[in-house]
Amino acid sequence: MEKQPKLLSSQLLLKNRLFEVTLQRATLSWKDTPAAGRRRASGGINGTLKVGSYCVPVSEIIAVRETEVDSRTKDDGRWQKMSQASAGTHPFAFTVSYVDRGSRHRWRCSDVTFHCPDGALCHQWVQTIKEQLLLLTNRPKHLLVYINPFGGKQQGKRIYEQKVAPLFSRASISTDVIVTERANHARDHLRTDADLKKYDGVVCVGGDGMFSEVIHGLISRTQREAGVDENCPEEKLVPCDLRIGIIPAGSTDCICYATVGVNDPITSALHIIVGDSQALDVCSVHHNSTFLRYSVSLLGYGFYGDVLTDSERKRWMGPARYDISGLKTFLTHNYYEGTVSFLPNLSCRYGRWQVIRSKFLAINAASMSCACPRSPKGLSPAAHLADGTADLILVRKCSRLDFLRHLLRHTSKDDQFDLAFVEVHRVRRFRFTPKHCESDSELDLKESGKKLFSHICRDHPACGCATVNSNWNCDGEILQHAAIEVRYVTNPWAGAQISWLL
Ligand SMILES: Nc1ncnc2c1ncn2[C@@H]1O[C@H](COP(=O)(O)OP(=O)(O)OP(=O)(O)O)[C@@H](O)[C@H]1O
Ligand SMILES: CCCCCCCCCCCCC/C=C/[C@@H](O)[C@H](CO)NC(=O)CCCCC
Ligand SMILES: [Ca+2]
Repeated sequence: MEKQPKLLSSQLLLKNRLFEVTLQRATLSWKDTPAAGRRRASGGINGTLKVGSYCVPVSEIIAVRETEVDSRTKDDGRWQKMSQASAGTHPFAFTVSYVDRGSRHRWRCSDVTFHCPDGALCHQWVQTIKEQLLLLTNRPKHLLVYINPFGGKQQGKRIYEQKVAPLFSRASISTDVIVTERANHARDHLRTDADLKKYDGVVCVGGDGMFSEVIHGLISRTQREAGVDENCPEEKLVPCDLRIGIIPAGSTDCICYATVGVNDPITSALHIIVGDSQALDVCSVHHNSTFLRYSVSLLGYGFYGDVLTDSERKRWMGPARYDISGLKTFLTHNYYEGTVSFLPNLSCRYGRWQVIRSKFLAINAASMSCACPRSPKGLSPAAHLADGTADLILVRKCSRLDFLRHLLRHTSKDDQFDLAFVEVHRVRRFRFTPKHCESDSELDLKESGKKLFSHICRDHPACGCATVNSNWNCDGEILQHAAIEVRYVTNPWAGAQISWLL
């Protein structure tokens, strides 16, 4: 194998100890030199290499800068006293900020400062690392940031200003920040006003609802500019070329958690800075020929629809509203009759629709796992992020105790589907018609065909029967119609992202 030349290799001081520092094969590494004399305890970053030896891929370097040196220097956040000898022999220094991968998907930004014997060498190190960073073309330079000051525990602004903005600034990312003043502010701004050509991506600081606003703004704008009719369920969506990042500051943060593995603002900021990406499935929800919404996480009727409807009245409680409404909904134990039809994700090209008519406690379509702090493995642990399908989970009418067993399994290792009243189908499309609509539709179809059915449903937004219907929970927003048709679209975004999403 051809040996790659070292870009740079020098003996530099780190915390008063001499290290062999090397930049080679897109990796910065440093290890104790024999001259260092003593052996270090085992330790390392980004996976320990060996005793006293460390490495960071250039792709995980956040920034590099020349550092002022006096006889004291700040390293690892603490003031270190440099020996007079070190300050004298190595009076120049540079600091590298890099991603420190912690446990359970949590990332932190760490600094390491190397001291050089002369200014030219120090400058050469900084320049060479900067040149390497410039080769990374997937990193954003200009971002449009929307902050929801009222999401979750109402900490969005503080989280952004204290935890995220300093990291963006260290990574030389410029930002235009908009603190939203009303619901749908971000959506409307993206849909019509924002000058999107200026940005490499859009970041939302908030929960799943803010992410939903951003995707609606971007998808709608892209379709309008491309002349695609969103009301037509058969239309192919045109990909959006802007990436979306989420800084979690909501109540559930399921889209962030299910893609990044943790709901931590610093981790997400670092994923955004290094330009990580993850494709996501988007589905479009229609009622007859009217577009309702897009969804990327959960479409839930019955239990999750009722939890959401009740919890919206308790927004003032913050994230705790879901626990109170969850308990109330569980005790109410409503079930709903209707027909679910779905197109299974079979390998054959022309799948056959399957139809299930039953009484359901919950109908959940999970486009992704929907993992969140409440349920670390999620509603459907094996659901894929970008495969053009969702897991359709049907929970039939059962006793309260059985339903509780099912719910509790979301929080443990036990299989929530291994119960007689629960079934899961991987689907590419599905429809739901509540019983009330169904009888209308059967009548209508017999009498005057499809057109009349559309007319009746449109005149009765909740399909005419508030008492026997639940609502659809669509990524945390309530849908106005119970009878819906859902289509999964494989990755309408060209360059989809992790934390940068879609
Ligand atoms: N300035 C604002 N005032 C009122 N509502 C807002 C404002 N900005 C955004 N919203 C709306 O607030 C709702 C909730 O926001 P968000 O998703 O950020 O938090 P959450 O509901 O607490 O979290 P999650 O969606 O993770 O459960 C969204 O529907 C969004 O449209
Ligand atoms: C009696 C004990 C029962 C314990 C059961 C725990 C089960 C938790 C499963 C959590 C599933 C979350 C699905 C995510 C949905 C999001 O798109 C949506 C918007 O943020 N959140 C909710 O609707 C909020 C939904 C909150 C539900 C509790
Ligand atoms: Ca999927």
